[in-house]
Amino acid sequence: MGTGLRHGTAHVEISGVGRTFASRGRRGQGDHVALADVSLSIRRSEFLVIVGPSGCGKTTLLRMVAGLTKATTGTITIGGRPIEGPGPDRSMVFQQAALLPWLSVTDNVAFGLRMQGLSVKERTARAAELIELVGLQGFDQHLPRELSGGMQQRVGLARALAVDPKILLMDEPFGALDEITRRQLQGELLRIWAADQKTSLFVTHSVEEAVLLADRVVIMGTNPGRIVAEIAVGLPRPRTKDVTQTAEFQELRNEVWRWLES
Ligand SMILES: Nc1ncnc2c1ncn2[C@@H]1O[C@H](COP(=O)(O)OP(=O)(O)OP(=O)(O)O)[C@@H](O)[C@H]1O
Repeated sequence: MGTGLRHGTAHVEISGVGRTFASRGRRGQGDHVALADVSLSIRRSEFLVIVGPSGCGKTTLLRMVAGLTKATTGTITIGGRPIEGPGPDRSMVFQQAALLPWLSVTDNVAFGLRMQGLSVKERTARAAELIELVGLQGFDQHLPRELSGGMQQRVGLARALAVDPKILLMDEPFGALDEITRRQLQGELLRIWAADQKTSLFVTHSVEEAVLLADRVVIMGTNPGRIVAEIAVGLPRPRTKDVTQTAEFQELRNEVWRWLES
């Protein structure tokens, strides 16, 4: 890319991670174990999707990889280095895009680039590249409130990708969108991911979405939050939404459901 940002990807190693939350003085209840002994290796360029019931600790795990929450036990390393907090090697996309309302699309996308020492010209050029990548050309000077929810999520994705992170963390990024927009954005994400294959950790409640996007689906359970199964998704890449019509896709989807309902 023109700006010279090229950070590549990295693997993530989660070893024996647990997270306990203090029970805020509720009488008769001990500390709450949100996650217990979670171990997971995410390969370089792997697209890993976590599914599981509400409260099984998906967001907590993602926030720990982001460096926003500390593990109570265990370790997480990125490219072999322990996490010490948030860093430019990781970008996160949230369910709500959380854009800065007073900034244009361009300035929202370019926001994280200030820290990287790029000139205004380079930042604007990089933002324009990303705006095009997510299909928002022509909207660069719009404010977030002038965009639909789907468009705002596109901006959130562009902002996350702009800094060229090694790891992309996505916490139900399409969870608040209507079904049609959601399907559209799933297709877009497949296309965008294929371009430089960032190591990705994606959380969703949707089994279809999980199988469509993943190289591997990790299924979590509750009480305590833990991994109950892993399913390799060998569907061919580059992948499009058409794959959902295949018998192989249906079989994988049924397998994930069997684990979720067992
Ligand atoms: N800051 C916190 N303080 C206390 N408890 C917390 C905190 N964050 C999470 N928890 C608890 O940890 C458990 C896991 O929460 P988490 O949000 O990670 O689950 P989740 O699988 O992402 O849920 P959902 O699918 O509903 O978003 C829940 O029981 C939650 O109440």
